[in-house]
Amino acid sequence: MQLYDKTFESRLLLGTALYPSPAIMAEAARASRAEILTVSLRRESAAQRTGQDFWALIRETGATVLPNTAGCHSVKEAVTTAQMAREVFNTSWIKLEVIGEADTLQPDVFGLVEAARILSEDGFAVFPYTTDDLVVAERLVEAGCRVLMPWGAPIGSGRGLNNPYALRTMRAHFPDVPLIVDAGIGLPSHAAAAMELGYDAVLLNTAVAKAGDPVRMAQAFAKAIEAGRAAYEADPMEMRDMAAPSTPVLGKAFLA
Ligand SMILES: CC(=O)[C@@H](O)[C@H](O)COP(=O)(O)O
Repeated sequence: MQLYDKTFESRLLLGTALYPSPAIMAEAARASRAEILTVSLRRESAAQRTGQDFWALIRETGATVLPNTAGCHSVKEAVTTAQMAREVFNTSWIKLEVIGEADTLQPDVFGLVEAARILSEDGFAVFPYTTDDLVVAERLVEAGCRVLMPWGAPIGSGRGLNNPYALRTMRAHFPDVPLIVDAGIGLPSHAAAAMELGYDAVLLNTAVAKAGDPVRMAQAFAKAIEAGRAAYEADPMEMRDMAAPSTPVLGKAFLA
């Protein structure tokens, strides 16, 4: 899978928040085989000792760091956070979140497009957390985004794919843009369903971090994402309304 200038084997991007401890986060990250970990600048820029330990653990995984602007509610805040993240993490990659509504943590798509344009022009590789709206997606591509990350469901909800039809439409509309379902995934089967739709990857956090056994859940997601991708590449059968016998009737035994 190619994302901007880098190639990856794993199609799972994992968040690093909400784990019971930094050590469990690192173990889960390794178990997931994720090659990209998203981290929040707001958490890691803190100079406390826990922040330092956390960063050391992230580095030890060897994963590519994708800083995010989680918690930003305005263009200015998101752009400033991205610029600080570039200094702190020494990368021009940014997962761009501009939150527009508190109950659903729904992206402010107007602010998102504006911030994406500013950051793309400033040399950032922008990964926008967006809705499944095609027009907004077009605007993000025009603004310079080479990857799109539509939501499955609201962040932290664990509901899975709220609108598979819209996600399928988006896949058909952007055959050449890497598409990553971001947020709302609750179960490995949700991630597999996204991959079966032909999505390039899945980004998730809460489902692993808040599982009773995050390490085991990370392994389960890794397997589900691989299975979903293999199914997509194997060209699944068409769904039908009516039955079609799977056992041939020709040559049936004749009882006199
Ligand atoms: C960590 C992060 O980037 C989240 O904002 C992301 O959108 C994942 O959402 P879930 O926690 O619902 O998987």
